[in-house]
Amino acid sequence: MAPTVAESATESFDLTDFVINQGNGVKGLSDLGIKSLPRQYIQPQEALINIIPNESIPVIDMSNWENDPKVAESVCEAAEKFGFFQLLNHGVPLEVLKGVEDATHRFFGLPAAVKRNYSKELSPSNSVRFGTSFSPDSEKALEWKDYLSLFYVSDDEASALWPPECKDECLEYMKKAEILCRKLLTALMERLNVKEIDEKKESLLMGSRRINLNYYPRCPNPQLTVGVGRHSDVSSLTFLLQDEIGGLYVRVNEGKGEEDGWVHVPPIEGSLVINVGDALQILSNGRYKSVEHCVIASGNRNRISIPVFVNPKPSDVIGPLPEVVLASGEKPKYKNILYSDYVKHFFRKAHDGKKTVEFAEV
Ligand SMILES: CC(C)(COP(=O)(O)OP(=O)(O)OC[C@H]1O[C@@H](n2cnc3c(N)ncnc32)[C@H](O)[C@@H]1OP(=O)(O)O)[C@@H](O)C(=O)NCCC(=O)NCCSC(=O)/C=C/c1ccc(O)cc1
Ligand SMILES: O=C(O)CCC(=O)C(=O)O
Ligand SMILES: [Fe+2]
Repeated sequence: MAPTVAESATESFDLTDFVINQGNGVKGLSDLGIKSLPRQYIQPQEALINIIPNESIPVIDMSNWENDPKVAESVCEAAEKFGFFQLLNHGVPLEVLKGVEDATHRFFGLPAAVKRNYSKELSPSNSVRFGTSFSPDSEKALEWKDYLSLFYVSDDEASALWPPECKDECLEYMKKAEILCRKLLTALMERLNVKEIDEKKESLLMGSRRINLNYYPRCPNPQLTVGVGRHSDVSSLTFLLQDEIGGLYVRVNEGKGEEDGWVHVPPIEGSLVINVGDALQILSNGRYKSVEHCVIASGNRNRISIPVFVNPKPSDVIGPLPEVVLASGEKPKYKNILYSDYVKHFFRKAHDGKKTVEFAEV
């Protein structure tokens, strides 16, 4: 019979063993048909959110990118004001998006015993990791999400080590997103008086990539938990593909004197959601802002999302770019910091809103 809260509270059902050690994930719990949320997933009330219904993040059509400078301008404005926007006609082919969505369902549909081989303990490489929640060892309450995280080292490594059920589709999506990324970063940098993305800047802005496949199964008490808690990404830019279910919320008006709250990012077929991450906030000395976001759980549908995180190289030292501080006389708000130290700091703690960036503040 499916376990209930009462049973898990009396430890007759070893949740950690089932979810983590056996590789069933929260998908396994959901598939059992549990009728109530195990207590380990009940989030404190403060994690739940004030939703503002009538606001939204910008939706930008890129069809005229080459001919109309206003398109790039609206991207830069959205990156400054919201840190989040949706793009239409972004150049990543719809078949590529469909391919990686299908591949995500294929991967999570595998038996637990197969997915488990990619867990932290058994994975043949640090760059391939199947897991659940975000940082289960440091979280007071777990998050209702399973994931496969793939760090790109080379085509050869990906071919050899990424799961065969999804590797080609992931590589294809990552590569197409990279073309779009270069366009956006070129425009964002021009606005900061960075005229050329030379080799050094290319490394700082887009020297490494990670693709995550996120799976948020149907949840018995969605309002008591979260899919992903409040956080900002540690990337330069994130390119997120979400399916048609919805549930991603972005923080708006923080410290602006207007109602501080969360707006929904409605799924738009064929679109991509772009957001600024902490690395770009630091490199731009706060001109572009990484913004808090979170995902609620769904009571009736299984949701997937697929972010590509474009980041500095782990071995890069990041800090405000000279064009932004030296040339303009602006004071640096952030120290120089080794990017892999920054990322390790992020991964070692539970999600905590925008606190990661304090690690780099002067
Ligand atoms: C520091 C890294 C991540 C790993 O270095 P490593 O030398 O291979 O070390 P480890 O594999 O031992 O990982 C260090 C710690 O990070 C943790 N970790 C290693 N990948 C992971 C992993 N995908 N997941 C969650 N823990 C991990 C890992 O558990 C470990 O914690 P601990 O064992 O407790 O010391 C290194 O690859 C690196 O510097 N990467 C830079 C590029 C990069 O990955 N940037 C992050 C972009 S991801 C992003 O912006 C947002 C991600 C995100 C993800 C989930 C969310 O819910 C929300 C947001
Ligand atoms: O699932 C989503 O829509 C967003 C996921 C997210 O924020 C992340 O993986 O960093
Ligand atoms: Fe995120």
